[in-house]
Amino acid sequence: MKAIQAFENGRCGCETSNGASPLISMDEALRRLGEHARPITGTETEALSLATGRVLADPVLAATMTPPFDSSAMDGYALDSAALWGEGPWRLPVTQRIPAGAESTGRVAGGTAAQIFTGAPVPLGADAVVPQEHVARDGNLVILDRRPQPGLNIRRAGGDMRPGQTVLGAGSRLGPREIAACAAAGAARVHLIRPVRVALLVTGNEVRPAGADRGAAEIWDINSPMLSSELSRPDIHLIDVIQGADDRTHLRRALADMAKAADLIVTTGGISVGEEDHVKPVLGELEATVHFSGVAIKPGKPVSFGQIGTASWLGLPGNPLSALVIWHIFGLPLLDILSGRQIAEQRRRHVVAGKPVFRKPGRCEVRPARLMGFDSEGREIVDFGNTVNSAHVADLPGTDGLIFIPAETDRLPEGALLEFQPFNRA
Ligand SMILES: Nc1nc2c(c(=O)[nH]1)N[C@H]1C(S)=C(S)[C@@H](COP(=O)(O)OP(=O)(O)OC[C@H]3O[C@@H](n4cnc5c(N)ncnc54)[C@H](O)[C@@H]3O)O[C@H]1N2
Ligand code: MOO
Repeated sequence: MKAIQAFENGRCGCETSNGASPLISMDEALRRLGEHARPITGTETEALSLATGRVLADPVLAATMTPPFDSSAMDGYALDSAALWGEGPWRLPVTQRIPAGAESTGRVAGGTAAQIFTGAPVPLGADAVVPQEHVARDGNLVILDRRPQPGLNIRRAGGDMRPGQTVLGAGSRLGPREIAACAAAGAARVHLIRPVRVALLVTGNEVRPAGADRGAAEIWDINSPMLSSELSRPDIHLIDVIQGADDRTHLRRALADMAKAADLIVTTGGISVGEEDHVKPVLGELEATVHFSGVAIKPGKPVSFGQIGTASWLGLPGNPLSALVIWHIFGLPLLDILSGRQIAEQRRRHVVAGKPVFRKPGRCEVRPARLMGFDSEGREIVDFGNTVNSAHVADLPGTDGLIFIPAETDRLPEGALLEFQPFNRA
């Protein structure tokens, strides 16, 4: 079976158990995310220049026709092609000069021409613009020997947008292309979903800020800077980043406070099965709802999702690579839902394996991968490690995204189709 078929069937075949709680499949986990997460309410109006990365609350409609008038697509001469009698060459007096931004001073009467520049309004009476390279100029006369087609080099009013036309739908995320369409539509200010308020809680007694002095059994904090970077987006307001000790009182207070202010609480670590994993017991004390805890995925098996008060909670594993992988698989779609974003395109696409895969089946395996170019059929090739170490991040900077190996797959030949999710599509 090809790797993609397992995903198309909607199953990873990984309803296995870790002994403590049953693991659900990645697809089922994503389904529950979609079932329980709710878009935030609250909107605000913002200048278009400050709206990059934000999500539209209302559609943007074109205010007027775009372009607003018939305009020239070339520097040249505007004339009435029907007034060119008989055979050329024709010698036409130039009666006006129209640069961009200037209004025409009058009609182009039959047998005359207006010198015109790219972007200038085509004068009444003219139905074609002949580029200046295709004519000769003799004093005040322009000489042409070929009859232009009516409409030549004229950009028609409303050719791009009609008044009232929906240019962008509610839920669109504004990048440079969307901003261009809004500007053309005359939308100086846009009505936006307010940013999603996110609080980040990184657990672990052993964790010290990156570069700080540390004891023999302590490590530097990778998750806070990594996830703060993931959360540095215009559609997110990162309201709090706390490095919390593995202590229930401390965690309970921090989570309760976060739940009052945040739309989404992201935690890392402390969600596995050990006595030192305090997040889930504390959630019990806070009477949180857990929609799933444990997914048949490698890395990131302990990933959990629920609700603390009105805030959504996404529990990422402590291992940094696991946290990153799980953020991309579950965190990004969760943010899409919370921010009311409409997704027009799939995040994943198909690529071919640049080398064979041999592995122990059981959990859907997700590996960071690097795009290597194209095969003879034009398909993208990926390279990836033979194993995943969920604590290692040194190889991450050279990778472009994640590949997905279905749970039941123990081997794949070089050239097998795999699903690939790029890192750079937020
Ligand atoms: N008996 C079992 N033990 C474990 C299981 C299991 O099923 N049974 N699952 C393992 C798997 S898989 C994972 S993943 C981890 C996840 O555990 P937690 O999410 O509770 O995370 P922690 O135990 O707190 O930390 C795991 C690991 O990551 C390091 N870490 C934590 N935070 C940071 C940080 N901010 N920066 C860098 N590194 C961090 C931490 O020191 C641990 O080494 O559980 C397994 N155990
Ligand atoms: O599920 Mo864990 O993230 O493999 O180390």
